[in-house]
Amino acid sequence: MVGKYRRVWRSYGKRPGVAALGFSAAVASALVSMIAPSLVRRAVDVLAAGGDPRRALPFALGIVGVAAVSGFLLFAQRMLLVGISRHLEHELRTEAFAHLLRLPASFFSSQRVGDLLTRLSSDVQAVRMAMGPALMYVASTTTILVSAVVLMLRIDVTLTLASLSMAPAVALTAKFFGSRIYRRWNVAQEELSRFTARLQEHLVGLRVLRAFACEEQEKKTLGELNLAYFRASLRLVNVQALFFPLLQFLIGVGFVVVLGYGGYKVVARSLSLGQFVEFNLYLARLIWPMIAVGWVANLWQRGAASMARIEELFSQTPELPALPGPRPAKPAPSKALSVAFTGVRFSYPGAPGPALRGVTLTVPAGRRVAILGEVGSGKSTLLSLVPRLLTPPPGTVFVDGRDVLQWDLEELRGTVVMVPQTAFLFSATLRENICMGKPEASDQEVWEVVARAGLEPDVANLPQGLQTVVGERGVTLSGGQRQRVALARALLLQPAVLLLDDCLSAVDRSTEAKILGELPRTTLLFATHRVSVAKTADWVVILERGEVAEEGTPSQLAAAGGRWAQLLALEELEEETMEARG
Ligand SMILES: Nc1ncnc2c1ncn2[C@@H]1O[C@H](COP(=O)(O)OP(=O)(O)OP(=O)(O)O)[C@@H](O)[C@H]1O
Repeated sequence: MVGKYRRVWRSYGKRPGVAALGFSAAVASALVSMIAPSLVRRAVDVLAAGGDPRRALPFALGIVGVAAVSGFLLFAQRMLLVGISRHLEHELRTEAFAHLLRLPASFFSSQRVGDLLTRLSSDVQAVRMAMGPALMYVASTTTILVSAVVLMLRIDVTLTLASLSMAPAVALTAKFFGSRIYRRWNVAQEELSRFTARLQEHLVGLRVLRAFACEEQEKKTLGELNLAYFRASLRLVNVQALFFPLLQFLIGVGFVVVLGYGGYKVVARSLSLGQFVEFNLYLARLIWPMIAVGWVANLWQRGAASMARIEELFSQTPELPALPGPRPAKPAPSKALSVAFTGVRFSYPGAPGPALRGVTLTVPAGRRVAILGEVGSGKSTLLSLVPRLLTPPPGTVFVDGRDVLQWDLEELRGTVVMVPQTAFLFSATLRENICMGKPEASDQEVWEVVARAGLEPDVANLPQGLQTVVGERGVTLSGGQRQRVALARALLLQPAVLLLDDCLSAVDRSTEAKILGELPRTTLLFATHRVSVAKTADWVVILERGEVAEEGTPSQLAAAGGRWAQLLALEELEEETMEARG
């Protein structure tokens, strides 16, 4: 069980002094508090002997003093140990988040965001409770347990043995319920993850749900998931609800034994009244440790279940920074670099067939290549392999003559920039969104890319210009505006290779052609569905079901009379029809 927590022990290892002080305070607080019952015994014996009640005053003051010292130590124990557990929580979350950032795109396509959120929030919290408060109680309750039993044995051995007769039953109950709590907590967490994941999707896709009047259906689905979580939580509560009263009952039986047997001893005068009271006070001090055994076992089991869920994230293999071998020389900024694909085959995990079936393509530095193809022909897949958003097979994708797997990932992604099909903006100002990859960019640089992306008139119309906050996912902008912000963001990095994945589809044809035509001279690969836009390229590639069907300059392809010529004729016809309609 301890092994499961190996990763988080490091937070204690980093602060040995604080941890030692915290645990010492926990032990000292417990020990000091054990002085009080003997003071009570003396006071009772004084009073029972019928002497002057004022003789009991020093003992009363002593009890207050003991409470004050023990209280201060308790405060120190909490400050120090709960403090470490907060560090642990912070460090575990930071480490898990950093690991997530290094995981490949394929991991995220098989994961639900809500599930990841639960792992990073309530699971991390459960681990903190196990490694903070639970450990703290182990230290203080073990001290109370041992010292109380020793002190009780000093008063009366047989009475102690009689009072502890219930201890094995308490331990067995804790063990029995502990494993059940572990399993049920796990199930409840899974259900919570499922509900959170669906709720997150629901909130993100609310507009779509409303547009298709799916609210009722979605309410039902969410209701069912909520109910499943509720039921799993109830099953957890059932075991917990049974656990604590059962413990109380067993402890209560122990008290009955002590009252009967101890009372008999007082009457028989083999035990003084003061000793009997003292013994009972020690026994009362044992109640909390006995309950805490269960509570700690509970926290520990829950924490272990949560830690296992977090470890699942860590067991995912991150993207390799680079394959071993010589590093490519750092390219000069904004220099255009060549790209080459040699017989690239690529299959998505679990997909029935390959998305790319042996694509070979050479793009000399500075060439502008248009990639056309039907929906699902593999355009996005091909582009995603270059900056390693998807990992290509070794020796198939090259930038500047070097296998992309041999590039340092950060350097590769600073050199090859891809603008995805769907523009994702963050809830920040327009400027912050544009400067994401280069926060230190000057105003002049920002305005230059804004102009290149054709955004100037749009920015002028926004209430606070570049300082306008665009809302979550850029909801306050139009689709075309979002796309051009994403393009400006990429241009700011002055990449040596720019990949545009049909990223201007929401902009009209002539504006798209104009923006592409005025892009700085760099190596450019752009996927598009528009023939008129593809015509502006130096080279055109037509993909069909993951293979290159045709390639050449637009005029070569037009002369060849193949697929390109057909597409060209179709688009011209479409334009003529539109014009005729006025
Ligand atoms: N994450 C994924 N998991 C499994 N299969 C995928 C995934 N992404 C794409 N595919 C499949 O790979 C093939 C190529 O998809 P890709 O997105 O590259 O096509 P595309 O030409 O860019 O299409 P579009 O014009 O619609 O953008 C398709 O059959 C698609 O269903």
